[in-house]
Amino acid sequence: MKPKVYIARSIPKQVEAYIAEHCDYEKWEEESAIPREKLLEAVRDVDGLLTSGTAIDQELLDQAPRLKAVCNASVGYNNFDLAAMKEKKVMGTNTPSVLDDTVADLVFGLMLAAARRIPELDRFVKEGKWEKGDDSPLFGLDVHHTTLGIIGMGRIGEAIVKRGKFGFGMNVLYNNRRRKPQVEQELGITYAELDDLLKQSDFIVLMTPLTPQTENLIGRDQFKLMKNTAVFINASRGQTVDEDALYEALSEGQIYAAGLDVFRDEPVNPANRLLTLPNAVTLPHIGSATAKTRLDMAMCAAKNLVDAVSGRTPANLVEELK
Ligand SMILES: NC(=O)C1=CN([C@@H]2O[C@H](COP(=O)(O)OP(=O)(O)OC[C@H]3O[C@@H](n4cnc5c(N)ncnc54)[C@H](OP(=O)(O)O)[C@@H]3O)[C@@H](O)[C@H]2O)C=CC1
Ligand SMILES: O=CC(=O)O
Repeated sequence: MKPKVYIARSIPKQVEAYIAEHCDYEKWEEESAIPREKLLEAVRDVDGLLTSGTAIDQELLDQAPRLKAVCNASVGYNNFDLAAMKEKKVMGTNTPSVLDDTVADLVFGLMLAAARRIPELDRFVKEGKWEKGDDSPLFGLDVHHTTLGIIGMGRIGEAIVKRGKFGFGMNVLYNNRRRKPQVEQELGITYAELDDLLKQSDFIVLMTPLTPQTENLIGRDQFKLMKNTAVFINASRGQTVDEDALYEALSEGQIYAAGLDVFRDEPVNPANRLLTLPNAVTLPHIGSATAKTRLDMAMCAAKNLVDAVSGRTPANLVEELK
């Protein structure tokens, strides 16, 4: 008998076909996200679950006595209650590496858009405001040959460094809990304590996972340390930043601009004050959102799922559950 799995998010046809070869399955057929009560019902008699972002907590695990594995189609796994999964011996997997370049491209898109005011000036042109004469009110900031500070120098961080150093001639500082001497040497980057990185960088990119240690990592005290010409980019998770403090920093000119791919509440509340600011470039969590990369991520998650429910160790078991 084949193992039984549930696919709780939309995936490309060829990925579904791969799962069908190896498993019996049911899936959430609708475009909207699966409601919690439907998910709790769906996991009652399955061996594996393919998802992303859904809370995998005690309540869900208690409903799923057969569950062996939850496979995220994302690299972040802050939706996992790791302690509860460990206790119930449920494997958890993610999709590292396949999205690094795509996310790094988007981070550079945000840096350029915020520094050169691209969305604001796009609106300016379309609203018919472009007139002959002094164009100094349209000036922005250079990206090239400035200092880039990356907080969270992991796989995606390294892909950002390559663009910054070799494409834009940037000096790169980084902060991690553990130093990476080999990466420092290979890529020519410099370790900095967090406060020093915040003081010295022209562009600050937050790229850590969301963990109890990184929740609200950047708040009022940290924005105060930044240059008033600094551009702040968050492509990690919204909960790593105090959004009220960010609003104050942007509206009071403590920093120059921000590029945000992520928010504390997603989809972002249309009443969020950050959306009113011309110097905040805002995106709907699209770091990895190209057709090719999303296919690669879904296939990676599917392979993890099939391996896990077939008695093999999946390639991308998350560190804390090994
Ligand atoms: N916007 C989007 O669409 C996307 C967002 N992401 C987010 O990016 C995150 C990073 O992905 P990825 O690069 O693959 O992950 P990695 O695990 O490769 O890198 C994360 C890095 O963060 C460092 N880190 C962890 N905790 C801290 C801390 N408290 N302070 C400083 N550094 C810390 C880790 O090093 P050390 O442990 O030594 O500190 C590690 O080097 C994901 O977890 C996800 O949240 C990912 C993909 C797309
Ligand atoms: O946010 C996206 C991810 O892959 O993590």
